[in-house]
Amino acid sequence: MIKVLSAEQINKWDLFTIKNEPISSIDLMERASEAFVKLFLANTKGKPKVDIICGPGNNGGDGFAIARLLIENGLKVNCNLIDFGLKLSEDCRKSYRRFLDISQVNIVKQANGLILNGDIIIDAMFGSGLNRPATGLAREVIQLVNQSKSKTIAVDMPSGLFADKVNLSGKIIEADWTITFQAPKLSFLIPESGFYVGEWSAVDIGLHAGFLEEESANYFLFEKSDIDCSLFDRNKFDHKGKNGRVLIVAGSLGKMGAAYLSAKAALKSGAGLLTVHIPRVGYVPMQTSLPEAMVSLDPEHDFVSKIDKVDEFDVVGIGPGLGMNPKTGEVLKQLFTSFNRPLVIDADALNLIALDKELLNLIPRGSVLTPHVGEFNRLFGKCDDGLERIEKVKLIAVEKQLVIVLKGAHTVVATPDGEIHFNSTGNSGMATAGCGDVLTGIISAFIARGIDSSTSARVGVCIHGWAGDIAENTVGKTALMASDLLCALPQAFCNVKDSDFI
Ligand SMILES: NC(=O)C1=CN([C@@H]2O[C@H](COP(=O)(O)OP(=O)(O)OC[C@H]3O[C@@H](n4cnc5c(N)ncnc54)[C@H](OP(=O)(O)O)[C@@H]3O)[C@@H](O)[C@H]2O)[C@@H](O)CC1
Ligand SMILES: Nc1ncnc2c1ncn2[C@@H]1O[C@H](COP(=O)(O)OP(=O)(O)O)[C@@H](O)[C@H]1O
Ligand SMILES: [K+]
Repeated sequence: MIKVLSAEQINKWDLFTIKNEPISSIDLMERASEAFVKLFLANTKGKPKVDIICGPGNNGGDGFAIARLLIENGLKVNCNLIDFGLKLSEDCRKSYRRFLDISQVNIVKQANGLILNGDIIIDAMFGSGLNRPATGLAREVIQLVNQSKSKTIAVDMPSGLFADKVNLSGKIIEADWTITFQAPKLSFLIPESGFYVGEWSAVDIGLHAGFLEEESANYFLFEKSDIDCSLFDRNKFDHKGKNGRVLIVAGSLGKMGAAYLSAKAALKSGAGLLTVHIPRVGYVPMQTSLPEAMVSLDPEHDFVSKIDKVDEFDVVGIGPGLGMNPKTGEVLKQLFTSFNRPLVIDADALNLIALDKELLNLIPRGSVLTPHVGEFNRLFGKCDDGLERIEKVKLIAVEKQLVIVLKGAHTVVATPDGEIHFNSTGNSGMATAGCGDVLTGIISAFIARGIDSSTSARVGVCIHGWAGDIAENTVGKTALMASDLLCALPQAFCNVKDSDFI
């Protein structure tokens, strides 16, 4: 699990490493730059001509070191130093002098002095030391870079972006790729600010591990390697009754596919027994498309209106394709008051709660809510930005003792003990109908198997995204559909088990 640190903490981590490794700050800069160049060259075809833009701080120092290393690797480099009239930091000055030993620098006092004539732009103007929005000359330079057709790669952070807050008032580099040092910054994980980062990769620059042991963090990044493989162990003498009994309540006229997707995902995620409660309209398609599922039929033809027996189930997953009939709202109330184990609540179940907020207080503790931002806003109101929304999610999870899964590119899982985990798997190919329904089934299956709700949510979200990444490798982002996630789930689970034996 990676701790997501603030800019101040990152700076302290650098200093801790310098003191305790020990290593000089200029050598640490060199190490960071080498790590950048290694990854850059591994992903670059041929010998592109590179434009580098350096600022006055240590980010600029990295830029000069990177420029020198690229020249040593046979690339043509044009190096710009943006002259804000500020003194160069000590290490930036040293790195600048080393660069002058092998080449020359274009000093830019006005934006029209900037030279961009290469294939790739490397942005080393500002990093984690940005302390005010980029205006004036910085703004104009950023504007020219953003207008350029060249691919832009940011060193540590896109210039103009703050590391740990959402302040988009200045101009910000729109990077295609950000190679960041050691760990992602908070702003990378939030939609509005993450937009500027493009794809990101974190390179290990050997910052001292001892620092992290002592340092607390408000946020974590959950990775595939954080999945405990033993969660999926089966006992030789297991029978289906031992692997969890799931009830999925889903579907309405025209939305039966959602019920199918979540039910099948639950079975593919190891549920021992699965019952799906659906309106009559879905009986034949469900029985034919998913013979492994037992069907509980609602008295109504088009929507869910009544559920009788729920005691036998370990979990109820409710919401996908459910529709908004008021009688379905009554079912929610009945379930919340009669079922005292966790529920997984998604989609229209959340929208129905938004219409009758009193229902929120009836949800059994330890239940998992899986809203996307639209559903979250309907339930809890709008926020000014993504960071404020995450703080709100955290408060609600603690206050109501619920697990809240705020879905998005880096899905946030907030747990009743106040922890926030960002997910690291998944891709934009998953921004297509039905992918959330699959997640409901996965998390429900895990809870039914006896895994606690918080772990089920974190691991479920990670496996779901992992399946998305496997599906992307097979069918690509454009063609990816929710059914492809179902096809990829077996591989994701096999990968978890395989990593156990390495
Ligand atoms: N520490 C280490 O050992 C290592 C650090 N590393 C690297 O250091 C980076 C952090 O370096 P940093 O702290 O020097 O800050 P940086 O991002 O270069 O910017 C500060 C400069 O910009 C200026 N400035 C700020 N905002 C501005 C604005 N809006 N408009 C105009 N100017 C503005 C600010 O001016 P001042 O506020 O002093 O007036 C100051 O001159 C980090 O991201 C990583 O790349 C790696 O080498 C690994 C080892
Ligand atoms: N850009 C993206 N990157 C990674 N994952 C994404 C992205 N867009 C959507 N997803 C994931 O796909 C799922 C979509 O769920 P949801 O919005 O509820 O869709 P639906 O209701 O159609 O099933 C969520 O788990 C979300 O995290
Ligand atoms: K930068």
